[in-house]
Amino acid sequence: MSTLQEKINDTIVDVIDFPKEGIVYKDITPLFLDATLSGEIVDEFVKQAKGKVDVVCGIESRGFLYGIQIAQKLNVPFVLIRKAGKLPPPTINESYDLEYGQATIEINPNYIKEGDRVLIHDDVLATGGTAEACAKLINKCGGKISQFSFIVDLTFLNGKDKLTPFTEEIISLTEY
Ligand SMILES: O=P(O)(O)OC[C@H]1O[C@H](OP(=O)(O)OP(=O)(O)O)[C@H](O)[C@@H]1O
Ligand SMILES: Nc1ncnc2[nH]cnc12
Repeated sequence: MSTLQEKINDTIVDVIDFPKEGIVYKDITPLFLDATLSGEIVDEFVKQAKGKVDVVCGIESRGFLYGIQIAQKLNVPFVLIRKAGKLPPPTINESYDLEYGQATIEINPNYIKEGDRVLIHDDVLATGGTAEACAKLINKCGGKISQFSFIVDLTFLNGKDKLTPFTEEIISLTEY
């Protein structure tokens, strides 16, 4: 019997030089072709978050896919963190660098309540710039980060170093 990590590793596809030369892009979309495996992934995230979160925030776009399922199984609200210009007002924003570029993300600050324990969920942790910017947004709204969860951690980029100031709870189901 393969472990969950082995099944994920066997399913994710490496795409060389995408979206830029020198990047090995981890294509997670084949995970969604396997309904059983996707169910196991969501269940594992839910198990690790149970009792610890009041709100799940998913990061556009790949963080939405399992993020909303995790929130529904935890029976807590799901909040979308989107790239600039996509959410209607009111919004607050943060800019950041990522492995292959620069971006700005936004949230509706009314969706996070003072003292909310927030799970920030995304597919890939690379440099950590995206997740760090989300954590700053949540803090600005009065929420605290109770956990980060990712399918993949590209450990050679040391993204975790940017996230440990927010919480020690940084979950990833596989690492490269
Ligand atoms: O740790 P970092 O270096 O910040 O990189 C990680 C981010 O990069 C990818 O998103 P991308 O901006 O490519 O958007 P997408 O999910 O819409 O494809 C990924 O989904 C993470 O959000
Ligand atoms: N190498 C990578 N593969 C997939 N998503 C990413 N996001 C940032 N770096 C990535």
